[in-house]
Amino acid sequence: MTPTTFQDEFVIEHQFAPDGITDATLTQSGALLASEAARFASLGWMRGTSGNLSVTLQRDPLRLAVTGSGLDKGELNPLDFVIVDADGDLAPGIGGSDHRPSAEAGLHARIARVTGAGAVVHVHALAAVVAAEHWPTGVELRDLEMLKGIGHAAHDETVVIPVIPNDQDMVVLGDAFEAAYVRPTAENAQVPAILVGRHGMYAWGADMNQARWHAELIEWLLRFKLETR
Ligand SMILES: CSC[C@@H](O)[C@@H](O)C(=O)COP(=O)(O)O
Ligand SMILES: [Zn+2]
Repeated sequence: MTPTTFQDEFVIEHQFAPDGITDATLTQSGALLASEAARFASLGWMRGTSGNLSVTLQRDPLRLAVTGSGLDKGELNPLDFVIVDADGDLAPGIGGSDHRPSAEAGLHARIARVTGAGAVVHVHALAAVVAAEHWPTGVELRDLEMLKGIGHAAHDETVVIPVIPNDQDMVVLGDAFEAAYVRPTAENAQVPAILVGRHGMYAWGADMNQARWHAELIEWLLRFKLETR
């Protein structure tokens, strides 16, 4: 069949979808990553090539669609992603684009594995980096209506956004994330984000919409904290 539209062409490109992941899923994931990255870039949170995004395609074995490395995140097209495994390495035998995976794919995979997230967003929002600089042991927030948007109480609860030091080794960063992450219980909701000092923020959610909401709300909360200190 001769592709008649860009969408047709894109579907035909993905003839190597692995077992359990359909071409339609890959098509939707690529389009979602590109449109969300453009949205974050327009907020100034993915300047230049900074930031990266992933969606969980499959849990067992873990497979994520993650943005390609070193690309202008405001200009991604729906083919600018690759599929990675639980370590963030290219999943063998899977077609798609020939990009390298995001340099931070290993941390995406670790977050998806530990939290069960369906999507992870990583942005270089300035407020996240400045807040981590001021409060390197964690940013305490309380008595703010916006906390309800990340699953916590608007009153009488202290919510701490963890901060971990930056590292270029994703295993080191992943271990630091896992040590700082407080698993949710029936009484206590999780905190769906972590700040990486002098680097940026990772936020996650059940799907891309929720991951984005978490990133946006937490950025607002961090800005409030900075402007009222
Ligand atoms: C300004 S580049 C910063 C990168 O080193 C990294 O932190 C980043 O967010 C983007 O890396 P990428 O490999 O393109 O996903
Ligand atoms: Zn980064």
